[in-house]
Amino acid sequence: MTQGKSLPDLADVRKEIDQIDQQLHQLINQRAKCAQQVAQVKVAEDGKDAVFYRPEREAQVLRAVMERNQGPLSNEEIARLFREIMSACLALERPIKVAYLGPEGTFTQQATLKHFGHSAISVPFAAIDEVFREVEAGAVDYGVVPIENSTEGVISHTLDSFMDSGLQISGEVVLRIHQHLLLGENTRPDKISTIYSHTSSLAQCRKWLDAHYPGAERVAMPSNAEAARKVKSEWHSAAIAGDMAADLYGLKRLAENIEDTPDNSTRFLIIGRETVPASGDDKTSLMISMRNLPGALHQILEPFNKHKIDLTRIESRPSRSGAWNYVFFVDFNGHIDEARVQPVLKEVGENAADMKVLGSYPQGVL
Ligand SMILES: O=C(O)C(=O)C[C@]1(C(=O)O)C=C[C@@H](O)C=C1
Repeated sequence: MTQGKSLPDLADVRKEIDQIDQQLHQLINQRAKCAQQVAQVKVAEDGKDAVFYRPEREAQVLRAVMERNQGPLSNEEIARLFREIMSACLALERPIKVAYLGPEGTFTQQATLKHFGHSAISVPFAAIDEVFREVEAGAVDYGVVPIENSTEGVISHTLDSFMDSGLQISGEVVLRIHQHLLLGENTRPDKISTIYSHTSSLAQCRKWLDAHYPGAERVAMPSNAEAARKVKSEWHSAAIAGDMAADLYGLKRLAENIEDTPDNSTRFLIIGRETVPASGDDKTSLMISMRNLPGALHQILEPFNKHKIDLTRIESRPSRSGAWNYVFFVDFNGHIDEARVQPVLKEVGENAADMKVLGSYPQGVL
């Protein structure tokens, strides 16, 4: 093979990589030692109540990484690497335990890893209210639950769980959802008569299924991961699930990215027991109960408009306290500690039968 003059010598470049790796190695351990010192300070200041995971600081670190990035690695790629370094540093301070809506292989597990990195201990639970209970009981430090999908809308189970809970939202993570048609190794693609998946995944791929498998029966399963597990041993069926489930059960991807909308994504919330200080770019979630009187919704919205606070979402759910009373879930940009936000909270609070701050937390970075 002829080589251009300008090409460097392979051995030389590898030598340079070895040297850089040595420096990186040293620096990463130096950083880890700093994290240990931070932990000592936290324990000295707060003793048993010391909080090691600091979402606002993590968001600031990741934002700074992305802002100063010059490439060639993309912002997302470089932030993912720093995400894992911080995850390892936090585990050194204290290993944290995170409950997620399982089973293993779900998108919620993927979101958990994206948010906390691979050094957190993550534990699957079968239902959203179990995740809430585990965090409330102190059996785990944090929980991860889905809250809304861009195609399917809100996950009402999660909203309802907040009605009975004193937990705080400490973060959010948005995951691009790619669905694949998965087969066990003995399945013949032309013999597929049943397709299993979670109802919302079936809905997200409805047009694709109508076009490609109009005759196959669509069967709802408790989760995509369950669907993937089931088809492993069946020769006439396929599952719709994501990468984690495909890898976990060793399934073939017959068709990839079959979701009907290309920007299909799901937002997940991190729930915990502590409030989170402002990070500089935050969101707040409120739960507001209103009596069923004319103009109730207007009374909620008006103060946001008056004080120019951006509402990002509003959902209503029937209240459990009586027919035709409603609970509104409202998200807006800003932190409750910001001076510009306080008059809004005061005014909405005066109009509402009840108002609860579900949390102020950093906007999802990755
Ligand atoms: O700054 C802190 O409070 C730390 O504990 C350090 C550190 C980090 O590695 O940068 C680790 C864990 C926290 O969640 C936030 C940041």
